[in-house]
Amino acid sequence: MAQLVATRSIQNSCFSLPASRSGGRRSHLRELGPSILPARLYRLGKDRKRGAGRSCSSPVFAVARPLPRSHTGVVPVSPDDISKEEEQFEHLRSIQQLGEGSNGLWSKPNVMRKTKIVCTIGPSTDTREMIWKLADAGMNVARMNMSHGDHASHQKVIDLVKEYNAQNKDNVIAIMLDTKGPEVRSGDLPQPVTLTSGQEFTFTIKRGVGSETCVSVNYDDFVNDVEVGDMLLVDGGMMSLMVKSKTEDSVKCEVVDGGELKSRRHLNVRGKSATLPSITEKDWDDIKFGVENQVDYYAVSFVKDAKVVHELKDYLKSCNADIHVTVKIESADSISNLHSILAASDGAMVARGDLGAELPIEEVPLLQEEIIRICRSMGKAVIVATNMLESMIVHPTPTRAEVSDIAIAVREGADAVMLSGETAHGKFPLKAVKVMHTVALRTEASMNGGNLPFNFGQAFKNHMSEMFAYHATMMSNTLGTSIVVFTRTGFMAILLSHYRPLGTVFAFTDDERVRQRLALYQGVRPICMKFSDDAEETFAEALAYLQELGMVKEGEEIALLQSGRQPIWRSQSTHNIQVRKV
Ligand SMILES: Nc1ncnc2c1ncn2[C@@H]1O[C@H](COP(=O)(O)OP(=O)(O)O)[C@@H](O)[C@H]1O
Ligand SMILES: C=C(OP(=O)(O)O)C(=O)O
Repeated sequence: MAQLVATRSIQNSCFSLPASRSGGRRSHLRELGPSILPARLYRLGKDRKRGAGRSCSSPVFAVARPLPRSHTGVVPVSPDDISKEEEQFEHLRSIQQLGEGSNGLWSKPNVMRKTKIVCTIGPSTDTREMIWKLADAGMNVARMNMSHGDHASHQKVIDLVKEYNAQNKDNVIAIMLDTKGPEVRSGDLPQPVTLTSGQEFTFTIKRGVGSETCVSVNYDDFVNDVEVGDMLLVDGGMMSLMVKSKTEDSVKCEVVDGGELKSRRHLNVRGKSATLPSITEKDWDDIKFGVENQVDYYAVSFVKDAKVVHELKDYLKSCNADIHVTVKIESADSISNLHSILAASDGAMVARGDLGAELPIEEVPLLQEEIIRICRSMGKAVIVATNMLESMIVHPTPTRAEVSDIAIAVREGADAVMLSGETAHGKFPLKAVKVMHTVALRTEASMNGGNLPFNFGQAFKNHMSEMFAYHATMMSNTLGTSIVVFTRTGFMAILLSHYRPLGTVFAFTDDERVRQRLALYQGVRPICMKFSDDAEETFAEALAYLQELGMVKEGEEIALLQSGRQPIWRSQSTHNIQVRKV
């Protein structure tokens, strides 16, 4: 299993928080200000307005184990370097011992990659063999982009992932259905057209046009939405054209940055969102398909306000569907409503492709950091998406900039990083996943627990469950233990993930759907197990299972937590944190 690779040391005390957190961080959005973002986009300020322990429960004393000094390793970026798990194990061990001098206090076995990997499934990966191989390489979530393929092809992928999950009790893949949304795309072309700077090119709302000088657009209001002087971005900004004139049905442009225009490419207008509803008729059809197939997540494209999230959630409630709603932040209009959109959702995706086309590209890293920060402070899952290993669509190794990009997303505290074309239609899908896995793991090994939300321990201090998640995290960080949590709804595991404990969160649930959903959350290792009526019996079974899989060793301490909105073994206790020796 690719996720299980390393011994790690917990270096630095979790109490040495970065100054930025204690002082309350400044918002990048505020720094951007109206001079950078168009005034109509910059209204953020306005929107802000039981089973008690028996014999084996024992107090635990932390034992400081000095780490031996070791050689410094070379960071592998080529997947060829990481073919053998054993090599990785050795490699990570050496990495984690770097800099142990003053701060390395406790070591802990069997730490897994915490940041999850979302893979878009497409022609390169939609077979049984490839789904299995992707899962072995480290895929945690399979994403289906409803802009491509049809229900039959997506059905096949869903069935394969479910088959994988049914066969693999020690690994699980969540299923994410990404809606097409009101995206504007150019039409089909018989062959790619080369656009050269300075040349004239026309977009028309007439159907079926595809020539050297003119192509159809799939959006009838396109001509009304654009104005002379607007900048059109094609294919996520790969090409750009300036609007020169308009007729009733066409928009005449001058190519600014040329390139190769292929069929059905994204079209964005810099600074503007299309005046279309976020959920189109096709999307509702796809959403129903998701309900019928019990997918775990929707990724809703081009969300502009919270209303649409409430609308979808009401619909899901009406059909008794337990599917989480992740909003894609990619629309210029969404920025001014960010807080209310995120508050209404279960999570967000920083969809950097369209985001960097609708807004100036230099805003993307700032918005990424800000969206991650807000999601973390609200306890929402957050995914960083698009172009993460773009060059690996055609090359077997990544650029150094791409490696840095993954590392930054991990350090910023994303729950997951996403692969799009790399796994959907790329030449090296497995290598791309392996690179992402290795880079995330290496980056996590360098993080000392300082990556906590600015309101750590403050946001929910009045709620019993949040208090328990907070204190379980502090306790397990201090003692250097993993956490075992028992959860029927997944709520407690999600809360714990939000506090980003240093050790793995082993989330035991008796619900297969919950197991699947939890696969997205940072640091959570979901496991499905029948709960016995007797809490003590269930604890023993859970610890035996972890021991059998080599996740914990005999003699190791582990934090046990039971609490949450749907209590388990309420007759025996209420909220409970224990530390036990396995
Ligand atoms: N289900 C699919 N069937 C065919 N091609 C796909 C599928 N999913 C993704 N792709 C291909 O992979 C590319 C990258 O995926 P993604 O980033 O999700 O799409 P896009 O950027 O077009 O919305 C797509 O442009 C498309 O060429
Ligand atoms: C993830 C994105 O959306 P899609 O791939 O669906 O266009 C994006 O725009 O970055």
